[in-house]
Amino acid sequence: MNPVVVENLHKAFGSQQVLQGVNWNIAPGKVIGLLGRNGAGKSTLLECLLGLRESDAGSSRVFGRSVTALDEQTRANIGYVPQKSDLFDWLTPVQLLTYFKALYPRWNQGKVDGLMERWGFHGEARDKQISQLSGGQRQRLSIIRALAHDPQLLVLDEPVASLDPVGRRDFLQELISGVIERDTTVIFSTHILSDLERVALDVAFLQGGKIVLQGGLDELLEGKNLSLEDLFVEVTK
Ligand SMILES: Nc1ncnc2c1ncn2[C@@H]1O[C@H](COP(=O)(O)OP(=O)(O)OP(=O)(O)O)[C@@H](O)[C@H]1O
Repeated sequence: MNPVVVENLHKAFGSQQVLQGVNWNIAPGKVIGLLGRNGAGKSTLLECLLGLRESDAGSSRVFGRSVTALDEQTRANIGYVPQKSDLFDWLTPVQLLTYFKALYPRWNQGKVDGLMERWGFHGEARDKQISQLSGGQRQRLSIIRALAHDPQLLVLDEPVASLDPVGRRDFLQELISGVIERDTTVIFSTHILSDLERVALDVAFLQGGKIVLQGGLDELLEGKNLSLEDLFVEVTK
């Protein structure tokens, strides 16, 4: 069963048609980079796909279940990192993770401890109020939270946007060794094409409210003498 099946998804904000019939079928274990210009609708698509935002028409199914009626078990199989972190500002990182641990039937405390240690939450940042953390620290915490329950589907909306180069490298390393190797299906939007080329084998382009092109990076670029950046410019004209 495909973990994500999106059919004819539409979403408008007022008179602005953002999603105009998105069809997107994602096979298990795929690692897909979602590309598109600013404002193309990537965040809107990821939110509608997960049922976090109501769509106007069409459907999205995750692990065979309509996202309008996800059960707890299916929810527990999804990890999501939003573009703007939605953490509880008044808690500390440790309190936040303790709170989420209680909500999930499966929780990989070893992974959480390792990431906290390696990603800079071993010193004072551990017990600081989240509202006082930097943007990059909040993003790291948001990623740790999303990985902690070993989800089978991981959806990341520009996860590295506010990370420094070391943070980006650490994140990509974790994605490659800790996530992709477990056959997790990963969808992530990014504007950093070099990062995408390091981890994603597949890309999908959102343009004009539809997925206009998708496929393996190698096959899309093969024989064209184009870089991914050239392809991006061409497809999103
Ligand atoms: N809540 C909202 N109300 C009104 N318009 C919205 C809302 N959310 C998004 N939009 C509009 O929908 C369009 C798509 O926005 P979205 O954030 O999905 O794009 P994106 O591809 O993720 O962009 P970026 O690459 O800049 O993050 C934009 O024109 C945006 O202004």
